[in-house]
Amino acid sequence: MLRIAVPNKGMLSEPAWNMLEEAGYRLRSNPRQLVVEDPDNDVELFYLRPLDIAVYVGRGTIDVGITGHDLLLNSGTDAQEVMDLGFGASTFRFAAPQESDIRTLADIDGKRVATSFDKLVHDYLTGHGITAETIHLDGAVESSVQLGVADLIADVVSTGTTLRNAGLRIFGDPIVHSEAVLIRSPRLDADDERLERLERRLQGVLTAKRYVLMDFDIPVDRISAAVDITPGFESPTISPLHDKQWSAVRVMVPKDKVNRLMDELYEVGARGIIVTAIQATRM
Ligand SMILES: Nc1ncnc2c1ncn2[C@@H]1O[C@H](COP(=O)(O)OP(=O)(O)OP(=O)(O)O)[C@@H](O)[C@H]1O
Ligand SMILES: O=P(O)(O)OC[C@H]1O[C@H](OP(=O)(O)OP(=O)(O)O)[C@H](O)[C@@H]1O
Ligand SMILES: [Mg+2]
Repeated sequence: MLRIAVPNKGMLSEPAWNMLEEAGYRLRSNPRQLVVEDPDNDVELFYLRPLDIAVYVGRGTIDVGITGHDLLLNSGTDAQEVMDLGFGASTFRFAAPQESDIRTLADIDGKRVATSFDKLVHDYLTGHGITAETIHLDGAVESSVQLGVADLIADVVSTGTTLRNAGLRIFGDPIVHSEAVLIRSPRLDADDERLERLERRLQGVLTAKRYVLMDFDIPVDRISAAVDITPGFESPTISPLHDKQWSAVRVMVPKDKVNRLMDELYEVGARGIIVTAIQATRM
């Protein structure tokens, strides 16, 4: 069985569960369950803290896992990234009090930086030739400056609301852009058949979410103009209509481009354009 580590709590947990469920895997039935066997799919799910997942997968006791790109970097393990999962996006940034004179990376030299991601911060600063003390805190890092244990912080920023409310100001470039990723153990071959099946399933969920099916009718002599606008994945399906002057086209298009594509298709003569959601895919 392929052993899969799944976040048990935090920001990444629910989207990860939803994605696995849509990919056809069995989830735990109560929050106290730590392991779920799913013999039908030949997998075993281990519910673990996202921070720890890179450790287990890096050491090879678990084959694959879902965690954050930033958490993986911070873990310093040998786990390998397999694919981006399209949720849990964040940036990791430095911030200092509004009135502080720490405004650039160079100003961090000799200061105290509070963070939950010590290694990530330390590696970044060292890479930029800056020496600073990192103060490890488990959470609520934004309070550390006001409470006097640090001069600035480095933390996950999503909307920026927490920082603003704490009177902190972002400065410098983002240290890292992150999202949820699938990682694999260095002991598991990248072309392991069980891993490839998991990847195809997750990719199928992403595609179903990002694409829609578009149907439209088009005069036969405009087909090539229409296909230029919506080339699809491999090639659009084109079927004859009862009226020999017209054809029906079915094609997958990116959801976020639907309206622009409908305008362009209409302009080259397409009519009866219909868009439908996709339930599942295997590309
Ligand atoms: N708004 C956010 N706050 C915290 N982490 C976020 C956010 N958005 C995305 N993430 C990502 O979630 C991961 C952190 O998840 P983790 O479960 O460790 O912390 P959490 O969601 O803050 O839970 P907790 O701190 O309560 O344990 C990181 O990869 C981070 O980039
Ligand atoms: O930019 P925002 O949208 O405000 O989100 C970012 C904040 O959310 C997280 O905190 P969390 O709620 O996980 O608490 P924690 O600091 O105790 O981990 C993160 O550590 C930031 O503090
Ligand atoms: Mg947190």
